[in-house]
Amino acid sequence: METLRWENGTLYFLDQTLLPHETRYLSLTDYRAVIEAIKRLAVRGAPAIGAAGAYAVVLAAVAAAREGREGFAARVRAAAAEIAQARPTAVNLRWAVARQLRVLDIAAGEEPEKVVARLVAEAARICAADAAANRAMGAYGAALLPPGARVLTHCNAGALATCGYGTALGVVRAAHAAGKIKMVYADETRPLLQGARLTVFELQQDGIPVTLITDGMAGYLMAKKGIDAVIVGADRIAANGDVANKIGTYSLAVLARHHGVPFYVAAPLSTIDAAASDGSAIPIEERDAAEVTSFAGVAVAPPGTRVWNPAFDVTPADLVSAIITEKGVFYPPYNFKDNQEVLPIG
Ligand SMILES: CSC[C@H]1O[C@H](OP(=O)(O)O)[C@H](O)[C@@H]1O
Repeated sequence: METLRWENGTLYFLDQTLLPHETRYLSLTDYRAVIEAIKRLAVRGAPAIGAAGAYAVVLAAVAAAREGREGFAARVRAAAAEIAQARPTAVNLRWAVARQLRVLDIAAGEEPEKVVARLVAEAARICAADAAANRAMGAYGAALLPPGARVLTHCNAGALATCGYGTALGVVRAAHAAGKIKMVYADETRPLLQGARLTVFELQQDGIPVTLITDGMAGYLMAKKGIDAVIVGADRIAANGDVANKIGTYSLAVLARHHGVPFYVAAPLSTIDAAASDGSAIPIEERDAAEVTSFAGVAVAPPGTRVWNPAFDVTPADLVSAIITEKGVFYPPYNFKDNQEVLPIG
């Protein structure tokens, strides 16, 4: 199942707000519609958001080209600035937009149609590299798991969150292919239920054993049944290894440390923000109260309930057993500032 596809000037992607009960592809030709789709999590997951952002810049360039050569680059830059702000935490969005702006710089002075073609090629490279990175990450991560592994994951860091195969679920897929997975426990992941709706859906589609739990069950699961590893994705990793990921990740890391369970983060280098010295520099998106006062869209809390709804939290690097990337596994103490592989973002 493809998360997103570019075809004849149109960006198609699965509307993830409708999964698992409805499979519907959106077809977008306006970059502003892509921004809205990112904001409402129709497309979501750090690498997938980056890829969508890269194609949104293409759509902006197509529109800018229609207005002629004069002021073309300025119009694309203005749109790119809007696109980069669609969601603040996943650094992949800013990173992908920065990659497209670099193409714009390189192509300065070329006919707009040629620039558009270059931007399409760069967006395709971003997607292909992401899918390849996930398979490399999967192999590195699978090697860390014991035979008969019972794994706990949070939110959805699967194919739906990327350009294919997944990050945390990429490790699960590779380990399953090696016959190493006994069970995957998936946190439902309130408030938007990416675990219940998307991770369970993906793993069932692939015939990988999965058990759904509520977020509050994670500690008792470790105490009662035993877990061999917690594996999660990431939205932004600071230079010191602090990890921003879906809200509830930090709690899992504390529980894992208490129970002596390895806590692994699987993420491509495009999720590392070397300019953020530590987690305090990572912007945490706060979302609408209605997401918390309702369950699957049905109001549960009294009207007017006061809410705090951070969509992410930050796990300190000292609780992260290893960071699995396409370039290998990193162990503490983390220092990505000096890692030449880490891609700088504009
Ligand atoms: C492979 S990155 C997935 C990452 O993104 C999710 O957030 P959201 O669903 O709000 O886009 C979550 O933090 C996942 O770990």
